Amino acid sequence: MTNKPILVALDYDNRNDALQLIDKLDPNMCRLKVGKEMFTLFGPQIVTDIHSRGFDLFLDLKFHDIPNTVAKAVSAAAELGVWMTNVHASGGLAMMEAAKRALEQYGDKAPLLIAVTVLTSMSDDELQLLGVNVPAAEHVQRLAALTQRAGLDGVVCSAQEASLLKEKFGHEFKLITPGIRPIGSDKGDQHRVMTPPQALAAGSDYLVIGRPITKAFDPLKALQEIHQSIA
Ligand SMILES: O=C(O)c1cc(=O)[nH]c(=O)n1[C@@H]1O[C@H](COP(=O)(O)O)[C@@H](O)[C@H]1O
Repeated sequence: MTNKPILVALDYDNRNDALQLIDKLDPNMCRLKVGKEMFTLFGPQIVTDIHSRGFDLFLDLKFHDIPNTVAKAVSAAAELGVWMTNVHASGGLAMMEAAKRALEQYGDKAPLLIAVTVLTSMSDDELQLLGVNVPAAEHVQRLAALTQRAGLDGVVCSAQEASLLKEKFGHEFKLITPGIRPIGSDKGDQHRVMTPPQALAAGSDYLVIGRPITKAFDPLKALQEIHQSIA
């Protein structure tokens, strides 16, 4: 199993609330994920705040633009010293290759670079509206193949797709899966969920878990329980 597979998704609009939660968590048991909302509100300082508390950070900004712009954005993320960052695979092969090339100068200090395939919020019907006339699972495979061809480290996908993708793309190609719910926790707006042990057994390398930890009465206890369930 991957070392420290739990990525706690921080979705906060208040910096103090976010830092209070972070201070309750243990960097030996998890890594943290910051996305567009927090990065837009609090800027690179939040990255420094998190690093100074000893956590690895997944900077989840899902870049999607022309190759030159994305390459520069990914370099800027590397300059911040983040552990992982990402782009949208739908940005295309040239964009992903440019992003990968931009990280070469950082050697073994480069963040892991992954691509989002099809968001877990997208249905087959919504994909059709975009002109994608194949089921989401098929489109995910197509985008994952493109991601691997561009030399990226892996993809964000639904845990439901993990076993198929692992089989097709091999052990080294990392699968990062949101939509994870421990038994008994509220699904919220996630539809197709899996428990942490199920997701790992299906081939997930990293589990993105937000509200089951951040909204728990005792976040550290929630984290410890998940940690124990997959030990
Ligand atoms: O890229 C993501 O992290 C992501 C992709 C996706 O397809 N679905 C998805 O839910 N996410 C993120 O995963 C996290 C899930 O949080 P919870 O539903 O609270 O566990 C949120 O930060 C979402 O933005």
